[in-house]
Amino acid sequence: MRRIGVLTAGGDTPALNATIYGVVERANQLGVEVIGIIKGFGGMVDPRIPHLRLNPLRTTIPELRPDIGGTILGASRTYIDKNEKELLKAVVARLRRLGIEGIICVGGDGTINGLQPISDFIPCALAPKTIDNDLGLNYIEEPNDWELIETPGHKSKYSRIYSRTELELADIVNYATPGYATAVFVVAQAIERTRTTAESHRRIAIVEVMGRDSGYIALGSAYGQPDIILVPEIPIDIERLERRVREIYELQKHVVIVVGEGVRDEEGHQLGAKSASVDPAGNIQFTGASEALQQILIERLGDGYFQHRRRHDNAKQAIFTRKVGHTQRGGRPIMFDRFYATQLGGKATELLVHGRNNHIATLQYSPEHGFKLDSIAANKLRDRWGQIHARTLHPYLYDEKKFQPSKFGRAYLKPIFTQALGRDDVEHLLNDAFNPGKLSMVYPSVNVDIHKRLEHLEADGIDPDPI
Ligand SMILES: Nc1ncnc2c1ncn2[C@@H]1O[C@H](COP(=O)(O)OP(=O)(O)OP(=O)(O)O)[C@@H](O)[C@H]1O
Ligand SMILES: O=P(O)(O)OC[C@H]1O[C@](O)(CO)[C@@H](O)[C@@H]1O
Repeated sequence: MRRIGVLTAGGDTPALNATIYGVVERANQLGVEVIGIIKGFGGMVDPRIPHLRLNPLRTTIPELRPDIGGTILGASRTYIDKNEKELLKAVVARLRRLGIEGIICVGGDGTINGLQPISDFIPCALAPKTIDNDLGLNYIEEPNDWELIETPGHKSKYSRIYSRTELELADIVNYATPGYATAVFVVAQAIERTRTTAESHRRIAIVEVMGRDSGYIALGSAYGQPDIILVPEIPIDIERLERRVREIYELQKHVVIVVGEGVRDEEGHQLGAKSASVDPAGNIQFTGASEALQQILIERLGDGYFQHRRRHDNAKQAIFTRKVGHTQRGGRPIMFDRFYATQLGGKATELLVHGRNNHIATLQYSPEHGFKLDSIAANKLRDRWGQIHARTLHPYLYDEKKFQPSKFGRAYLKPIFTQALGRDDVEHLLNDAFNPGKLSMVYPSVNVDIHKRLEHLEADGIDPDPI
């Protein structure tokens, strides 16, 4: 293979540049040229979108730095529908004209579906990323646990009964995805900062974190020591939650609750469903779980609860919500993410060069051997109807009585986070946070420099044939 393409699809993460860096550095060693495809699958669909040589003369361009968040290639949630044959033909023709012999897609579970139609024509490998940590399996047989329930007159629905009630760490397929560790780091900091203000003002703080239907970020938020963690996988038992909130408020005059954005009530309805809409990839955009929970607690506790304790005039003043939001996805990646993203990028390059198609580079962990790189065929993630499901927290990781990670959940988190920060992360903070140069300089966006390197296959209908 002489020339490969790389793209970043789905939501961004802090470790995408690190993955691209790993792809390109390994390609340099193997003598392979790498073309960056701009804006995810969108860059394949729209011929006006340019591309970028990432290693001219087998030297990585200086703008590609593993310690800078986001992606120099840009990302999108644009869709290539496998049934749109003409579009697909045009996409493949365009890639061929670029001389691309294989493609690395950096993405999550959605991206695997996205790369399928292309992989029928050009070999594809996935380098994993997603802050949600929902790419992978709790154990290799998990896809067989899904059932598709067809009810006449209704949309068919998936349901699952876990065939395993207990797990071993080494069973987990793709232990952690690049981006997850940095997101948890940001969330833990947000909780610590929210904590002292809730504590000072005798308030109940509800902190909403990302993750869609997966509670991994909420689980990792335990490093910020919230009093209560609510994950999407376990329907909220409102009675028990109210009891716990009252107990904690009596004891310490404030409560910090973390809520995963996809949390559900006991009927299975998403708390934030009222304002749900979908993004271009068809994913539900979760908003409103924290506000819905706030409303429930306002009604349950009532104004009298706070007035009686002479803390606030009403429950609405006493209970506040905050979303950590996109700060979870942005900024400098911490060492764990930087290191393993780079490794996984390199592994994906090797998969392609060694002739694999539709394979995923994975990060495995075992207590005996620590972390190691591996790979899996994407089809192993499919259920018998061909569907790839986002990985959700297995109940064994969460203690629903305590609203905290279970013993196994804590054991899961420790290998990722015990050495997740490097000395350079601390040094970066020391040197950079209040660098006086920032006061007089505008933000030096990498997009400005990258712009100068962009090349077009077709400009104004004329093919300048840049390759
Ligand atoms: N079934 C599908 N067919 C074709 N394209 C798809 C399909 N599902 C997802 N995609 C495309 O794959 C890309 C990534 O999907 P998605 O936005 O769901 O993110 P992801 O890979 O799961 O990562 P993250 O969850 O971190 O954002 C998007 O461009 C989306 O349009
Ligand atoms: O950036 P957007 O489109 O608002 O997407 C937000 C979603 O993307 C993710 O950050 C990654 O999948 C989710 O945690 C979140 O629900």
